[in-house]
Amino acid sequence: MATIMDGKALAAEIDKTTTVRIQRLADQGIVPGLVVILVGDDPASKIYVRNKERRAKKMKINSIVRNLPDTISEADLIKIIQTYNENPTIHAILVQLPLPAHINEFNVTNAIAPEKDADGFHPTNIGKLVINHTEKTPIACTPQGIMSIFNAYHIDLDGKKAVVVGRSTIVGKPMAALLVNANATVTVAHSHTHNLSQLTREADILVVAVGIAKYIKEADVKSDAVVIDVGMDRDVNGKLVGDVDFAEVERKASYITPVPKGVGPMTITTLISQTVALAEWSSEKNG
Ligand SMILES: NC(=O)C1=CN([C@@H]2O[C@H](COP(=O)(O)OP(=O)(O)OC[C@H]3O[C@@H](n4cnc5c(N)ncnc54)[C@H](OP(=O)(O)O)[C@@H]3O)[C@@H](O)[C@H]2O)C=CC1
Ligand SMILES: Nc1nc(=O)c2c([nH]1)NC[C@@H]1CN(c3ccc(C(=O)N[C@@H](CCC(=O)O)C(=O)O)cc3)C=[N+]21
Ligand SMILES: [Mg+2]
Repeated sequence: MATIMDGKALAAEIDKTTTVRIQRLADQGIVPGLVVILVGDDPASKIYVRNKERRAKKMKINSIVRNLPDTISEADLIKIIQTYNENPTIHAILVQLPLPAHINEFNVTNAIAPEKDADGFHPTNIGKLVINHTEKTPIACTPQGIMSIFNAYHIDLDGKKAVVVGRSTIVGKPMAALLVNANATVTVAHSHTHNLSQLTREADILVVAVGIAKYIKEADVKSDAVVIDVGMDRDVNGKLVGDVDFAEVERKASYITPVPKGVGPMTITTLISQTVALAEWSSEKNG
């Protein structure tokens, strides 16, 4: 049976360090400010917003949620982002994805000041990640949180075969870049991939972010693989489950993340720690 990687416990551990950093900023009269912009009502976004509000309150960062109607125009959304770019009490801006179809994701993420980019989705920050020049650079929270899991469980990535299923801007692509930077040999699969199961069965490290409940079965996984489940899906009974069939794959993997309490809490911990980092970098720059 696989070792279950406890994202919730690890998140609590990292939050302790972040709390010390928040206190150090408070001594300088700085409260890290995060604004979360939610357009429309994506279910996974709602879980995320609810949980991160709870965590932000507990850790005494100033978190504001801006709920906007899904009829808002792209131009109006960008204007709102610009007001936060100019607001010195706001250190981090996060626009929940996906956005409604009439709004262009690129134009929106490009409008966020790179030095206030909580998610690391601005083209400048993604470019730095791909180039592997990431000093003082925000990085996508979910993949970054997954790297912290690998680190905490001493998972060696060097020279390993890693397969990432999914190529979104939020998860798949930045995950692949981080794994390449960590010297893994990386394959990215998506909906056009042929013989997916054959590919995933080769993976020493398997990261799944497709958004289909229990999609990855025991037969799709190599014995003793390390399996990371990013999915936030509902099963037929409406219960929160991942993209991996946990009961099956747990028997074959060496390590596995559960859903809930795996990747999700680590995404939030990384967002909070990155918000604090953006506030720290800004205070260094402003003297
Ligand atoms: N735990 C956490 O912190 C987070 C969880 N999530 C969850 O993770 C999941 C994925 O999210 P996200 O990356 O935003 O999703 P997207 O819908 O943006 O991307 C899904 C990806 O999966 C690929 N895909 C879809 N069907 C298949 C298939 N049958 N075989 C292979 N690949 C397929 C798509 O391919 P193509 O590009 O060709 O369409 C796409 O690249 C969701 O459940 C989401 O809620 C997301 C972010 C954070
Ligand atoms: N710009 C942007 N950045 C994101 O990072 C982003 C996004 N948009 N849109 C939506 C997805 C989804 N996402 C989640 C993060 C944590 C949990 C989470 O807290 N999960 C708990 C759920 C526990 C529960 O409440 O049941 C867990 O897995 O234990 C869920 C979902 C981030 N996303
Ligand atoms: Mg999408």
